[in-house]
Amino acid sequence: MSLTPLSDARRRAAEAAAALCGPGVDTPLDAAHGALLAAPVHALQSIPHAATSAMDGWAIRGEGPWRPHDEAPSGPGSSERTALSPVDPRPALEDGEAVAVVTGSPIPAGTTSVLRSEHARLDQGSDGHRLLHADPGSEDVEPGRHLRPSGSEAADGEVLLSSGERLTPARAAMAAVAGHDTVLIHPLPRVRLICTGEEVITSGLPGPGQVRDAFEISVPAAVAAMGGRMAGVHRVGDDASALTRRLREAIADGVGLVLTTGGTARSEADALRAALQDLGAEPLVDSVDMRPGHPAVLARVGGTLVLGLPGNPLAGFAALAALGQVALDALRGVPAEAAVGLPRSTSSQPLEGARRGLRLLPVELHDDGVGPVGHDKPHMMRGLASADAFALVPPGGLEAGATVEVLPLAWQAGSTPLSRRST
Ligand SMILES: Nc1nc2c(c(=O)[nH]1)N[C@H]1C(S)=C(S)[C@@H](COP(=O)(O)OP(=O)(O)OC[C@H]3O[C@@H](n4cnc5c(N)ncnc54)[C@H](O)[C@@H]3O)O[C@H]1N2
Ligand code: MOO
Repeated sequence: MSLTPLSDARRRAAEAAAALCGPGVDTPLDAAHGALLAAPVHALQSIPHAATSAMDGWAIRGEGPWRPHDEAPSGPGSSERTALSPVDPRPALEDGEAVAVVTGSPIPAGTTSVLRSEHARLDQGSDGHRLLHADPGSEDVEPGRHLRPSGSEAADGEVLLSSGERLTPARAAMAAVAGHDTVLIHPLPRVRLICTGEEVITSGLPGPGQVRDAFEISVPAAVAAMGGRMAGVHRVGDDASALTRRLREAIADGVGLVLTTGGTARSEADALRAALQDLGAEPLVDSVDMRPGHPAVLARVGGTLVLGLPGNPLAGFAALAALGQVALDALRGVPAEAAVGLPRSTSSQPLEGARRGLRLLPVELHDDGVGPVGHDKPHMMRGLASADAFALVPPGGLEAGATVEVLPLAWQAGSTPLSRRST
């Protein structure tokens, strides 16, 4: 058995995954959410593309009072109720002229400002024609008030979103406003889960010799939080040929990452390594120098990465966080170098190490750093259920106040651990 240091295993995972990440796929905006952009997004024209009004009211030119063109806005300051289209073209204004506008209307050439309807008053001039007046002291007569000049948000051709940025809802809206129907993205990697173990049951109370499945119910949500997209879940029990068949199927389907659970140890009952060998897989990591999770396996077959998660629940999650996340990051377009980087924290209490290898210790975040949560044996889930991260504790452990690398748990992102602690 060759034990790979975790940092090397992460680097191999990142590099292998990065090599499988394509150049980008042109994708409709509504199907691209959450993906990383494979190319910058430019403004296809100036934004706004025409000068527009920011208020309902009157586009005015020069000093008042003003002679209104023949329509009037609705609301205060108006005696008429005329439906105005925000896209009507408007003739240029002469000095002392006004024209009704609504929010977003293109404003006529020559407009000096927009007078809000509630600051405006129309009356009959001495010559019998209507005259528009601004309320005394209204700041709306100052040049430039309530105008949105063409190009004030972006110039034609300006870069609005950079390659590598994640397409959030706000960025998708930005791309749409800039005139795009599609964007070039790295599609979210497709992930398939294959669970082994005849003794594993998926509902109810386990009887003698049985365990309740910890993965089928959780890994799909974890994968979604980690930036992947589930593409099928299978159970193969202890049938080694079924495992090989399902793996072959996933590879033929072009799935980016296959996660298997169980069967990573080296007894005769554990079939994963043999199945990978049958499939002609290129081994990347045979075992990792970490506890728990050391039997984790990583291999590449064609365009698919296979990550074998150990069956012990905490060990499986440790391998998922340690190797699954980095592989998914690189598959979804994060450069390998960035994908392997890990944040650091401070140990708020002494952190006990493992007898051998790096210990992946479930920890919670306190104001003064990370501390253990307990219930952290490889077969347990209770500790991880309240953890914010795994701390990477070297052999020998760490004193309180020491700097420690942490593996964040993607599904914890957005939770508020500090406020949660105080309740
Ligand atoms: N002789 C050795 N035995 C074991 C070794 C070893 O080096 N030599 N390593 C131990 C370590 S460490 C781990 S971790 C596990 C790895 O086990 P496998 O990946 O082969 O998984 P299984 O043997 O199938 O199951 C182990 C354990 O986990 C339970 N399990 C399996 N699947 C699930 C599931 N979906 N949900 C919940 N629990 C599950 C299973 O019932 C077993 O109790 O091997 C050690 N043994
Ligand atoms: O390393 Mo095992 O993964 O202790 O549970």
